[in-house]
Amino acid sequence: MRLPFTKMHGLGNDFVVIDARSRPLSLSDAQKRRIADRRRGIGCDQLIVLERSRGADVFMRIFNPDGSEAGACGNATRCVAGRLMAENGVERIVVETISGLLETRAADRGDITVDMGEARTDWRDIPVAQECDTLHLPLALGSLADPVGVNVGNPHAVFFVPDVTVIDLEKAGPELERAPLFPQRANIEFVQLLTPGRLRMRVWERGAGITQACGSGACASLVAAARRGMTGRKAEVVLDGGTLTIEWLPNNHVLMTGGWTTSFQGEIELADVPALEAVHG
Ligand SMILES: N[C@H](CCC[C@H](N)C(=O)O)C(=O)O
Repeated sequence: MRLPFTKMHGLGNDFVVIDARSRPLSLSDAQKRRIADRRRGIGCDQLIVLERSRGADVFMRIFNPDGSEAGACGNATRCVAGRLMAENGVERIVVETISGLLETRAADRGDITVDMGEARTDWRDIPVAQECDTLHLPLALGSLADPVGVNVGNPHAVFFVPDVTVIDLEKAGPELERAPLFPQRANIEFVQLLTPGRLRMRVWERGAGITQACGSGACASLVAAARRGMTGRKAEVVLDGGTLTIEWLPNNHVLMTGGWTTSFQGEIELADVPALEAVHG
């Protein structure tokens, strides 16, 4: 069965988007991994499957290249919202994920603003395996230590460092992602304060590794920096792939604003992977 898809990205964080709103689809983990595989498949940081939603304009499922399902993907949310706004001729879209409803709206210069929901900082909500002060998580790997834990629909550990460009992400990322402290693993951000209004961030994503940008990670980084008194509640976060504007509102919601891009359309043939079972709804 040939399956149409759209390739999209947000600041270089790229996605294969499959629209299953008219025909429910169930993919095996092997098929998800194959689609995301940059050598044997299409290649992407996350596989996004669009489904019908009863309470929103669309249900967005998020899968990492290792097949794990995630509760948030800020960059993909902008891409999906931008696409549906263009399809429907509207400037507001509500996107449902397994973590809840996300309100989005058109911003200046074709950008999209997403309300990523509340920043959760209780140890149970990150989650971490033991009761602790999430402003100073008990975790260290060499000179990397004392991260801040934040959940914005998915788990993040934010390390503040003097220079993000000297961090060996390939070496530190996997061990920190899978530290016993994180029962659901964690996305790992390394943040350098450029000015009180500007953060530089690099990321090792849970289930994906190094990506050019991480929208939820940028949100977690701003909340962490504000909680540490390093910035105000609004700042630019400079990622490898571009810059996002993040604002942590007094109601504890986090707004993320940035661009989105449609790269190309295509079709997937997964003949050599266990059959694609199309579940007729
Ligand atoms: N790897 C993440 C999901 C993708 C997040 C990222 N691409 C974003 O833009 O927020 C996780 O397992 O929670």
